[in-house]
Amino acid sequence: MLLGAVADDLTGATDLALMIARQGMKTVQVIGVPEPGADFGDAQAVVVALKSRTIPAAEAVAMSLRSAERLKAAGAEQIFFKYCSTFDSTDAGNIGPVADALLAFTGSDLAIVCPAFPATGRTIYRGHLFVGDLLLSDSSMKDHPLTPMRDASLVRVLQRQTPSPVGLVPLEVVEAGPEALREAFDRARRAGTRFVVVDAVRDAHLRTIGAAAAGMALVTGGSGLAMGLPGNFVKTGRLVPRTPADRMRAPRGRAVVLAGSCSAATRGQVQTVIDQGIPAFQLDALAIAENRITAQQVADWAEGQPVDRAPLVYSSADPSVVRAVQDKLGVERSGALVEDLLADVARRLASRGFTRFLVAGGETSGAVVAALGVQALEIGPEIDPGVPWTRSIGSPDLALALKSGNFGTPDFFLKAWRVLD
Ligand SMILES: Nc1ncnc2c1ncn2[C@@H]1O[C@H](COP(=O)(O)OP(=O)(O)OP(=O)(O)O)[C@@H](O)[C@H]1O
Ligand SMILES: O=C(O)[C@@H](O)C(=O)CO
Repeated sequence: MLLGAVADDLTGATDLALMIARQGMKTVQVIGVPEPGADFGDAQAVVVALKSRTIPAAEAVAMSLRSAERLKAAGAEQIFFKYCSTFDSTDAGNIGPVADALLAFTGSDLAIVCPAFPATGRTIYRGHLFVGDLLLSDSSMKDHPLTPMRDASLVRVLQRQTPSPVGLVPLEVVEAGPEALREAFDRARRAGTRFVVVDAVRDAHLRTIGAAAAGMALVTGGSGLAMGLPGNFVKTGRLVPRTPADRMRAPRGRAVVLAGSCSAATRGQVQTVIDQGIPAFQLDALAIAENRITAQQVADWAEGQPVDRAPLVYSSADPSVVRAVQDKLGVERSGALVEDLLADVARRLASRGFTRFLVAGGETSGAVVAALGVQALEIGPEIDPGVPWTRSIGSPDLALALKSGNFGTPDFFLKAWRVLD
């Protein structure tokens, strides 16, 4: 293994694994902290998918450290800490505390912080994160149910989460190339800076940053930052890139879409399915809390739909609806109610011959995959930037597309099936 990554949610891990696989590395994604002495076969890159984005910081630190230890023990030369391209976190963490712990674990004196992912509209300029044309704080991320992002300055956001000094490397240094970047990193180290937010607005910038990160024991960022890392192993003759897959064989069986994301892109994708007249079942957290809807009823409904189209089960709702529910039930409880129900539906459908699952939302995917008992994933073809098909390794044998809430074109839930054989 050359590269070992720890991702703070499941869809984020899949996004990163796809990016690395597309650069030609044999990549495996494992769900949850690997066992001590875990055998990762002939994987050149391993991405550990945690569900640590919104849990108490101390727990996120503990599981991230254990994962990094196991990756390092299995030979990983560089550790990648993957968080969201919209820097999803709160002032309590968990990006700062986990990054601090990994910095100490890897014995590093500086780490890059770069969530930019231009293919999905995430760019960083003067340390400010943009989502498309909007500052992060003006984007739909300001209304996220668990991690509302109301400040676009990544230096400020991160500095509130860590006692380690956070600095900035502006775009002109990145444009000057890897050597200039390495010099800027050295200056930052000498000034006592421990984290540098690095500007990037195009893929070329991410490749430059990746090249400058050669040999750094820890890098942190979104999946975009991984674009330039495999090339470092190619340059030193340690990696012969493979050709990434463009189709995937999937197990025979029925298909379903489960959407627990309330992100703007997912809401648009839900609307497209409804507009096409495809069967769709809407969940509501209050109805679940009051036992007016159960997993059994939802699974029966899905099973009763025509077999030739994937039905949709969704809880995706507008921010005002989500806020009203959260005011009544609390943020955590309403989230957990929906996640648990969708997970229970997935488990029931898997036992009734459903083998192809498209799941929207990181937390939702974490809950669903845990319920299905999936432990590791092989990375298949890209459906849209950041979202591949995956096939579970071992039992149960399932095809899974785990979509980050804000990724994918409006017709994602319709077109995703076309690359499966
Ligand atoms: N109707 C609803 N009312 C209240 N909470 C909801 C509702 N629908 C979904 N949720 C909760 O909102 C959260 C959405 O988080 P999730 O990570 O699944 O999606 P996302 O944040 O859009 O995706 P990603 O993390 O990939 O960007 C989950 O905890 C989910 O249970
Ligand atoms: O980086 C992203 O935007 C995604 O991979 C993600 O982490 C969403 O949960």
